[in-house]
Amino acid sequence: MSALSGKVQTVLGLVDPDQLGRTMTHEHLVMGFECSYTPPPPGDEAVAENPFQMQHMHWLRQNPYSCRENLFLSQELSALRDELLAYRKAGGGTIVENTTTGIDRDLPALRQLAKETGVHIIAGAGYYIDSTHTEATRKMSVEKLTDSIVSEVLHGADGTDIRCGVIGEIGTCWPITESEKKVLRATANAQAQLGCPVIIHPGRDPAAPAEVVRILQESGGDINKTVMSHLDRTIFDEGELLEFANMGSYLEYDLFGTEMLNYPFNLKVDMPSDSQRVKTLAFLVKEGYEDKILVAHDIHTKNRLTKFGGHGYSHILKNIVPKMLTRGIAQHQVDKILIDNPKRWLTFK
Ligand SMILES: CCC(=O)NCCS(=O)(=O)O
Repeated sequence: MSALSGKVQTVLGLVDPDQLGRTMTHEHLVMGFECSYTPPPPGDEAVAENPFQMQHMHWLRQNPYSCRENLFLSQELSALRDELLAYRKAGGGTIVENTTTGIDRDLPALRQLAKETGVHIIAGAGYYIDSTHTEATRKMSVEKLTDSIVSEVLHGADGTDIRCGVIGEIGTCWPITESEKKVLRATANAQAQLGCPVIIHPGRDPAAPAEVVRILQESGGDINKTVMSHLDRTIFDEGELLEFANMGSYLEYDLFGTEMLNYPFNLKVDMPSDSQRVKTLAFLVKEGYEDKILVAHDIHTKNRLTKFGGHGYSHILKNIVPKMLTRGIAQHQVDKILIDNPKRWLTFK
């Protein structure tokens, strides 16, 4: 049995799982998302250059990736401190901050935020999607990638002694690239060694989550300890959703607060509203998956912070939970989604 067994690893060290409380399992606090910059629609260039004004807030919600300045959460440490204090006040206890290599992970900043606010913060190990892999990463063998991920959990990452408590979000596209497949195999190997939680960012195709699970399984990954993120923009057909749910991973609806008409990363996708997300959660609960559901906001742009008129990290606790209760999800099931399921997932075997 390792020293991590039965514990959760935060940026301030190991904690007892009972200390976590209500947990958002997929957020970003300090990151950069320049890799996803999308040019503004023709004619909107001037707005994109000068976005943070009241009259541009709706535009920013519809076009969050078309304004470079919006993509640097890392510039907002003071606002993030206020957000986390508000999150605690709203009843939140823990945030999984799954920024990985490729999107500007900043572990010292996370440690500082955890110290200043009392929110438990759990950092992510591993690599984001292919377009952010360096040449050095692409050349690494599965064994070397495994060693690097294991080291980020056991010893610390980015030249610090701050240890990651989950692997992920591990980025994958559709189709999954060769470099991403190597990272997935390394993730499974590392998970087999460490007995740790894993979280995956799937490509934007209904077939993507199952393909990732198959690759992880082939390499000895523990699917019962793996979260499939972003299902709200990935699987829409109820039959396909149940088929995927049957594979055994946690099912994460983590884009609460995101409402946009034209989803620039896949124009075929109709991004659901929060009401539609709650409806899908109620469906999964009715079908018996209440022990597998996780929720979050996946905040990764500035406009979603309350400082810029956004919903902030407390939106689920303040607005979505009451809605869930009116749509057939009982309080004890809400507690499973917010407390028990995250705790089980995050505890090292
Ligand atoms: C780094 C944040 C991230 O990857 N978010 C996912 C956004 S989306 O693919 O679901 O649009």
